[in-house]
Amino acid sequence: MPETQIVAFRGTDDGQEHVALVVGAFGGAPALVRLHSECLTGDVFGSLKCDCGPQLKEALRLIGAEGGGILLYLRQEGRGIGLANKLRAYALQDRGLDTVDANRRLGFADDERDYAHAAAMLRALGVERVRLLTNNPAKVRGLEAAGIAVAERVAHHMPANPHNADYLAAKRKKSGHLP
Ligand SMILES: Nc1nc2c(ncn2[C@@H]2O[C@H](COP(=O)(O)OP(=O)(O)OP(=O)(O)O)[C@@H](O)[C@H]2O)c(=O)[nH]1
Ligand SMILES: [Zn+2]
Repeated sequence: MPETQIVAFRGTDDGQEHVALVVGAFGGAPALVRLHSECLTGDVFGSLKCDCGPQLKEALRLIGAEGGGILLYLRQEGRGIGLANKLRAYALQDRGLDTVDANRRLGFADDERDYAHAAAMLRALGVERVRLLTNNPAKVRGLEAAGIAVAERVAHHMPANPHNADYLAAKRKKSGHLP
C-alpha cells in the first residue's frame, strides 16, 4: 500500500466524526474514490448478511493497486438509521420483510443517507472530480448534486453468499442498484 494519511472531519451538522483515508498520489487524473457507509456488523465482525466487509477490503486493495485514491469512511451506520435501528430492521428481515420494507416498517425512508458531507470532505482534500466505486446511483447523484463531478462510475460487486443473496437482490430490484 502506498503511503496513507488518515484525516478525521468533525463539526458537521450531523455531529459525527467522518474519516478520510488518503492513499498515495493521484495527480491530475480524477481520483479513484470509495464512499463507504459504516457497517459495524459487516466491517468489524464479518457478518455475512451484507457485502460491506468485502467491499471495504476490495476498495482499499483497488486504490492501493492504482497507487492512489481516497476512501471516505462515513458514519452512516444502517444507511443512516444507526446501529440499534439496523438491528431492529434485521429482526424484521428474519420475519420475512426485505431490507427496504423493514426500514419503512420502522418509520424510516429506504435510505436516510445524503452525500453533502462526503462532497465537502472531498473538496477540503482538493478533489473536485472522481471515479466513483459504487453500484448505487444515489451516491453518484448525491455527489454531483453537491458539486463533485463523477467522471466515471466503477462497478463494485462482491460475490453473493447464501446469507446476503436476497438482500443484494432487493437492492437491485427496489433501490435501483446497477449491474
Ligand atoms: N437499514 C439497513 N441498513 C443496512 C442493511 N444492511 C446493510 N445496511 C447498511 O447499509 C450501508 C451499506 O450500504 P449499501 O446499501 O450496502 O451499499 P451502498 O453503499 O449504498 O452501495 P454501494 O456503493 O454499491 O456498495 C451500511 O451503512 C450498512 O450498515 C439493512 O438490512 N438495513
Ligand atoms: Zn453491511
